[in-house]
Amino acid sequence: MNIRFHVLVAVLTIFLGFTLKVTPTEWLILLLTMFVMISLELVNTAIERTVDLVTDDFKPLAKQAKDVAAGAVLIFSIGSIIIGVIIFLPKAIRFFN
Ligand SMILES: Nc1ncnc2c1ncn2[C@@H]1O[C@H](COP(=O)(O)OP(=O)(O)OP(=O)(O)O)[C@@H](O)[C@H]1O
Repeated sequence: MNIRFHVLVAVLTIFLGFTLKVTPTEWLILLLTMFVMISLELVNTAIERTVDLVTDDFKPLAKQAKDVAAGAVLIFSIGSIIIGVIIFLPKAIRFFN
């Protein structure tokens, strides 16, 4: 996943937020989630670049550093999806009924 994908998801989330009229508290949760997600992706990219700068060889520690950083992004992505479903699903069901 790259940063462009996360920015696209953030733009879609904002569009959905206006369409489904989320509350101010829900906006705060969504904004925090989007900003943390993008920040985490940037930190992941920084770790990848740093590892690549340090070594071109296959090293178990290099693999661990990249995999753990990618794991952090994955875990927060799963959390973000759960938050999105909790906020948007009931509103979407009401919207289409
Ligand atoms: N120097 C290395 N030594 C050992 N394993 C590595 C090394 N570099 C990468 N790997 C392994 O290969 C995987 C892919 O590495 P890569 O640098 O392509 O990361 P990526 O997440 O695909 O990066 P990008 O987001 O730039 O496409 C890593 O998650 C890691 O498991």
